Amino acid sequence: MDVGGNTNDVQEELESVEAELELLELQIAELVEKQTELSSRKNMLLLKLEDACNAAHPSSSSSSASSKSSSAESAMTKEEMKRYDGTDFTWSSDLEQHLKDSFQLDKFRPLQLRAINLTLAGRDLFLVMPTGRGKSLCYQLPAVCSEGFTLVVTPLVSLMEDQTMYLKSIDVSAVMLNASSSKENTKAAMAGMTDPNSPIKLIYVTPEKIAKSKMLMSRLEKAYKANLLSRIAVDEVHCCSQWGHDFRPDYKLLGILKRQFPKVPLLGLTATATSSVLKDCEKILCVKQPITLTASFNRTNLYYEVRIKDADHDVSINDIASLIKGKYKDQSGIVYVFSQKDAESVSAELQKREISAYPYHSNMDPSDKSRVHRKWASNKIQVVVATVAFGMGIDKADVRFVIHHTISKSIENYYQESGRAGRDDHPADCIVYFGFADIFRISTMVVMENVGQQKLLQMVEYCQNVDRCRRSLMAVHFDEVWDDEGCDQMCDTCRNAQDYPNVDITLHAKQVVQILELATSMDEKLTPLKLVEAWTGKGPAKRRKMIQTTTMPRQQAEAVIVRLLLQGYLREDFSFTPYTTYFYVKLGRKAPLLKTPTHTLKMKMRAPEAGPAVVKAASGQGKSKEPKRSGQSAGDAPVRQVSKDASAPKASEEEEVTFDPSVTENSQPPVPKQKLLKEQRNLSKRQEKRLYISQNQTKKNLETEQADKADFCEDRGPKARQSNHSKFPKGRRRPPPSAAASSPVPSSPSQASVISDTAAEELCDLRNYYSKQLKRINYISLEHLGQPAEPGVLSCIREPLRSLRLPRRVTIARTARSLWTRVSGRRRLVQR
Ligand SMILES: Nc1ncnc2c1ncn2[C@@H]1O[C@H](COP(=O)(O)OP(=O)(O)OP(=O)(O)O)[C@@H](O)[C@H]1O
Repeated sequence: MDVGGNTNDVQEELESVEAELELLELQIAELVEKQTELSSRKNMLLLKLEDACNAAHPSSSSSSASSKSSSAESAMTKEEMKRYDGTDFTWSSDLEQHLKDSFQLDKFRPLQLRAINLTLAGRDLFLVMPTGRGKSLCYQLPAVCSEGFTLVVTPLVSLMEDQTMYLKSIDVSAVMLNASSSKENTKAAMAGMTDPNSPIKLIYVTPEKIAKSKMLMSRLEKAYKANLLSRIAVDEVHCCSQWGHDFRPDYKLLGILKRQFPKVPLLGLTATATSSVLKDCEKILCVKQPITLTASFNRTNLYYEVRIKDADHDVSINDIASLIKGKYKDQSGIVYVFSQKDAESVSAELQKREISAYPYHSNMDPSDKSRVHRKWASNKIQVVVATVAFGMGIDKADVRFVIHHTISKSIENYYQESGRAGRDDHPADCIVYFGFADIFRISTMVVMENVGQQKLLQMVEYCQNVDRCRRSLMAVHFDEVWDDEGCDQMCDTCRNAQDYPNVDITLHAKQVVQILELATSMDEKLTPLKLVEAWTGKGPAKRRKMIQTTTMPRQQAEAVIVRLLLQGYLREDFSFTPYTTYFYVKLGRKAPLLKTPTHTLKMKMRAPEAGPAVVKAASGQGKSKEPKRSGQSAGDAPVRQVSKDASAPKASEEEEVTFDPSVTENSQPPVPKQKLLKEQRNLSKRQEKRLYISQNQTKKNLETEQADKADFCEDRGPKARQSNHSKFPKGRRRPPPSAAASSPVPSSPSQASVISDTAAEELCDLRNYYSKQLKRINYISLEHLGQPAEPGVLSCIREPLRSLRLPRRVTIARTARSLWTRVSGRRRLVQR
């Protein structure tokens, strides 16, 4: 009985069942994802319906600003809630007077009065209000109208300074306590806390101060007992939650405040907290059932736009410069950049173009920073080219543009940063330049953050979107039900309303996956840039033969790769060195789905530059000669095929685009038949040449192979780069092909004849599907056959794998067995 054969068959079947199961799981995961998406859409529609019903019955409607309710708020009827928009409270006339006299404002903005009334009524409250809409007034005005003082927890000293300076200017007494406060200042503040006659109305502290100063806590205790601690305001409350975009560990300790002073109302303020972040904050701050007021995130006066950033630095700078000198001539603005270095270089570039632009970043001298800020605030400088260090507390009313030279690391960050435009309610523009390489620069920067990648990809999704209202994408983030009409053409997608083609990118995706599989089988890693280069045919000539390159313009190729990353067909793989972090691309969890013949993938592409093939097909012009392949959409760019090798005659145009349908049916990309044959013939020639090399230069040959790998993949850190260079001094190359002409008669197992064409085909199957087994075979070959001085076996296995196309349905076990039989058979023959 052939027990071994039986076991192998069972093993084979098990493998295939396992693979099928894995695929099914992926399909289920996809369906579940879709189900979640649809459910959330359904909920949104239900909410919309409810809003519409409310609008039809005004007696039960909420205020003009959308306000969402927490459980506490919903416990309060809408009628009751509306009462807090009123002016019939005991404190109302006082409020009115201070609003006008102290703050010199005429009226409240949406939700301000409701928030102020609720906190004065002693309710715990979370106020989510867009940046620049006037959150500070919601605790400053109540502070002025209350006995005792309000404790304000603020994350930044610069924010405190701004606010205390402003309050001083309007004759409201406010002090701050932070690590750099003088002794006298601290003493006066501490004394003021327990003095019923103290004029101090607001005391600003950092969360660190609360966490570290026992003296402060004991004073607060005394003030609480004397009913002088009237309110606690926690500014930028999202910093409590590690899901918030600015998580600050010391904010986590603020729960002590509510535990020690339970009767004091707490007011948490933020511009950008999702409901899950707020839930987290609720727990951390120990507030039970706070009311959450959410003003619409929508800043109607801001115009949002995304521009594709050219890989050429000068092009984007010229574009920005011409905007500033043209549309925004003499108007104030901010250009946000990725790094301190960028702040310096971009501002220098703008200066060269006669724009009054100055850098601002955290590494600058504090006096320089405040000089730039002051001059900009007084319009002596037109543009600040800044990192995100130029952020919280920037309150200039007439900022007409905020340009992002590099995308932000999350939508929340983008919203906050761009929200510095148009605080005076006049129109202002928020433009972001979306560059492929920038995604990965930022990615390596946020790698340590808990949900850093996830948030970055959401930002990328926002930028790659070509047809949905930009506000609708932001709304999802702020849990807001959004009606595109609310945008009023104040974003590029609504304004231009282009009908972009929905391109079938399944074949493109397969090509990308094939390149990555090949790289993996060769134990190589590809950075996104190298992946694009390989795919667009920029890699070394010999590599180009092994993959299918694309004729899509580079920008579209990049867009496809980004799409694959966003949808989980690709994923990131970080590699850390002591100096830097590298981003490599790996196959994602959905990649196996591409092996299913029915699986398709589409994306909306920017037109008209959406690739010559896309445009041609869409317009019906310039029809190419090739018949359309099954599964190929009208918008598919043709696949450029194989050999650019000097030894192979160049294929004619027809050959390049004639596909063999039988091959196309296979999950493998299509291969022109003629080309395959030519390739195989060329392969034999090349193998002969290589044999010559392997006999005469065995060691060098191995080194050369490693260098080729280094060509194909990005460097692996300084050390790797160094070692490759040291091995391949300039000018040292493989012997030229002519060396093969004098090739002696092969006499070792590394000979080309060892592997027949059929076996080589089978080996190719291994290359694409079973890289691990290949490594094992290599290892065993080396152990059993290849002596250190005779590495030909390695090359005789690798080389055909690199160059040939695969037959269909060849199983690994069979291929491995047949390979092994052939190789060891040959070995025995040669030994005899
Ligand atoms: N009712 C109002 N009417 C007119 N202007 C107002 C009103 N309330 C606040 N402002 C002004 O709006 C500007 C922004 O206010 P504030 O700094 O409180 O915004 P914010 O919501 O705290 O912004 P950020 O999230 O950036 O801190 C200030 O110049 C303030 O004077």
